[in-house]
Amino acid sequence: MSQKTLSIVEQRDVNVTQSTNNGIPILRIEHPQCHAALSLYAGHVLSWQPKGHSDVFWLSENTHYQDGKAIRGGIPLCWPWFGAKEGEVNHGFARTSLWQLTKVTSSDEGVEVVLTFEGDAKAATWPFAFKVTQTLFFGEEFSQTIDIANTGEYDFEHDGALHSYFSVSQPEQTCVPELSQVRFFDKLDGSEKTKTLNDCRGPKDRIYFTHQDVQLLDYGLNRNIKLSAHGTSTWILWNPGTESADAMADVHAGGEKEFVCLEAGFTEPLTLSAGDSVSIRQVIKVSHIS
Ligand SMILES: O=P(O)(O)OC[C@H]1O[C@H](O)[C@H](O)[C@@H](O)[C@@H]1O
Repeated sequence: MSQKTLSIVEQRDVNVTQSTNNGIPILRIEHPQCHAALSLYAGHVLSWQPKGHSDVFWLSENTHYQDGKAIRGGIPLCWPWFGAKEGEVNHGFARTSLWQLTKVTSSDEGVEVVLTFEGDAKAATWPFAFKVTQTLFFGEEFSQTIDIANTGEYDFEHDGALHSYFSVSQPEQTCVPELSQVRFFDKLDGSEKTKTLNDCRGPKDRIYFTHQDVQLLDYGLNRNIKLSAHGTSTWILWNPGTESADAMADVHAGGEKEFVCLEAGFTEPLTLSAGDSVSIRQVIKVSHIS
């Protein structure tokens, strides 16, 4: 961390500061309801620890904080595409671009941060003009709203996901009951199927065709993470398992046994007409199971 720390909000019991890590601007929030951190590079939530709980998000000890590389953990925003695209980076360029800090406000309930990212022709295969506004609320609850505007003259197609990495006791001790028996696309073998979901152990890479509210129940931590999503159509459940994780330089040794990704996605390309905008949102609440 650099020695320079800029104070953004300084009130009784509330502190929001900006510092840098390897040149990357990081915002840290201390509020009676929670502690949190985010990176302006990638517009990326790194941490949210509501009062009485350990961090809800997992962040790799080996993550890069480096221009052009994605941050491993927290909530990468996959946009304007989800997954692989020929000749392009995986999961789009929003997670490898610098965002602007637009506004920080604090109340008794928590801290709201607004970030923006706009541009034109940011990728060879995606020559469009856009503005994305991300509104984050960190308190006893967490919410994330992404407003995407097509600011150009041409309609475009886009897809994406809020790729949340949840910190868990171990994937074997966690489950998402609402996804059991729901039809999914299995990215591991390219087939569609329905199965009982007993736990989240990897390798799993599934796109579930539902956007209903879900719960990530972690019996090891006695924690229930409740998620609701709006403007999305799928939940992606991902854990790489040990063999794949060992091949990922930015996952620390054994890291795959500490997280489960449950991602609010819109994984089928949608058309956004010139001049139009669309909003996607997730709300996360945590409680003890018993
Ligand atoms: O390694 P990344 O590009 O961050 O992708 C990590 C993972 O993201 C999603 O969950 C996809 O469904 C997976 O197929 C992918 O491996």
